[in-house]
Amino acid sequence: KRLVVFVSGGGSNFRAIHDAALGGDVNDVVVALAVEERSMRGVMAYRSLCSLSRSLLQRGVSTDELLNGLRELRVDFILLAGYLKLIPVELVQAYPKSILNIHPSLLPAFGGKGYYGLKVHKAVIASGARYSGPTVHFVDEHYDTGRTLAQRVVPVQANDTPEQLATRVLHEEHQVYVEAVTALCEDRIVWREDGIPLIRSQT
Ligand SMILES: N[C@@H]1O[C@H](COP(=O)(O)O)[C@@H](O)[C@H]1O
Repeated sequence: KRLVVFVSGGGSNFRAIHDAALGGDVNDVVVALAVEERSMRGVMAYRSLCSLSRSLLQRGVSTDELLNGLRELRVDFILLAGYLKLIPVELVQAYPKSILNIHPSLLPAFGGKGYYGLKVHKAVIASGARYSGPTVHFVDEHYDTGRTLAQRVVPVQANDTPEQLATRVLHEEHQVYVEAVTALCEDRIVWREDGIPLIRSQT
């Protein structure tokens, strides 16, 4: 399988997926990295890791150019990892049931436009919620509304700061995203009649 990871932030989820692929947890997977220009901070360091990194996301790239770039790379699945831009509907239609995103809350709670980074954890703590955690979901043409594929629960501690909660959630993100990507690459996702995707266990 050929994966491309879209990144805008620090890139730790990309690193977790890349290392899992490298470590053989996921069989015959090629991981390409598409970096959004603004993310000079963290992920650029990883660029050298990927023979296939392309400037797919450079400023002003058109949806057609992006689609052509993905076709050239013969991409099977697109993984959003801290990617902040809305995915064009043409891309969603070109890659049905093939685009995943990870969000740092138990969707549908604390998701949608404006809910990203520490803002999510601040809102969780301010709401008094006792549990939070990451959600891996399929991507549709809206922010954070696609079908949920996998979640992990992280208790919210009484005196948690947003940073402390973010750190514990990020740790679980790496686990659950690799688990979901592995299932996707091994064709272990089954779609219930009502459209809910389920991960079939490894036999
Ligand atoms: N969408 C959110 O953006 C953050 C990206 O972190 P990283 O993978 O760049 O470290 C993660 O918390 C992810 O859930």
